[in-house]
Amino acid sequence: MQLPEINFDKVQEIALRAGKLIMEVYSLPDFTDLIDTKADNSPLTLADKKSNDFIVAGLKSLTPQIPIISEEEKEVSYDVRKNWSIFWLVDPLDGTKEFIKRNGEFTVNIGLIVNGYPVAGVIYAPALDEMYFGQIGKGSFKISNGKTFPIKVSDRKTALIGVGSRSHAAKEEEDFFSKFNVAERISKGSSLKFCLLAEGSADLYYRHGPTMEWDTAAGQAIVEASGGVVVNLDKKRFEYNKESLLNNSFICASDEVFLS
Ligand SMILES: Nc1ncnc2c1ncn2[C@@H]1O[C@H](COP(=O)(O)O)[C@@H](OP(=O)(O)O)[C@H]1O
Ligand SMILES: [Mg+2]
Repeated sequence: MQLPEINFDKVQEIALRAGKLIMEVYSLPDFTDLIDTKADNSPLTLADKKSNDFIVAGLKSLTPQIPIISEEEKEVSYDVRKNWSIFWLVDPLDGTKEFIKRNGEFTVNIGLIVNGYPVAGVIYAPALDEMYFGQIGKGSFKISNGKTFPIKVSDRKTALIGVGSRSHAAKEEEDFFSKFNVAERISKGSSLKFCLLAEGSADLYYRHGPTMEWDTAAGQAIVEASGGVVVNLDKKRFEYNKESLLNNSFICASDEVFLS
């Protein structure tokens, strides 16, 4: 399908403003004492909800014709969404464990899916004030300190840098990295792992075990638009709008030579 005209600057602005709402909660002085992940009024839930409501309202107003799937919205049944050729896929606060640990490694993810694959993605890390944007065929960009610059994956083929989850790491990650000439290992929360790949600060990212589609959509678009690949363990391009929104394990690499 032909991609409708979308003002992605406005999508970035929506992510930025949602991030500012998250930071209002994150900066509460008594934040650590208040954490109760079960209570509906916990800081975590509050930050999630504020971000979600702002993003959903913003996207509805920007592109009323494009439906939205968000972690914080009521799940849309597969019978309905299987017919969607285009939709927004949103994680209003990715990296909940990192938010609670207060290490700054959390993000707002907004991905655009067309015919089952990501075509554009915005990731904003509010505590770092860093924005990433990628659109397939148009490249990827980082906005930091008020400056926008193009990013691309690294062309390193030796002394590689491997990145994995900080809070959901698995032994299988190390088995995977041991097959390559990995000289350095980084652990990172949230979709920032994709951003490290896209900007050339890491070469390989392996996720063993489940994630949800909204965890990976925006990151995949940014990695692919910057020259990298995201595939399942059968080496097929990672797919979206599956009957279950649960993802299987995946490999993200700066170059497909690492898949053989
Ligand atoms: N058992 C599980 N099932 C589904 N998704 C899981 C999961 N364990 C972790 N995740 C996903 O992994 C994401 C975090 O990954 P990472 O640790 O690499 O940052 C979580 O995002 P949230 O933190 O937004 O909930 C969550 O969606
Ligand atoms: Mg998430």
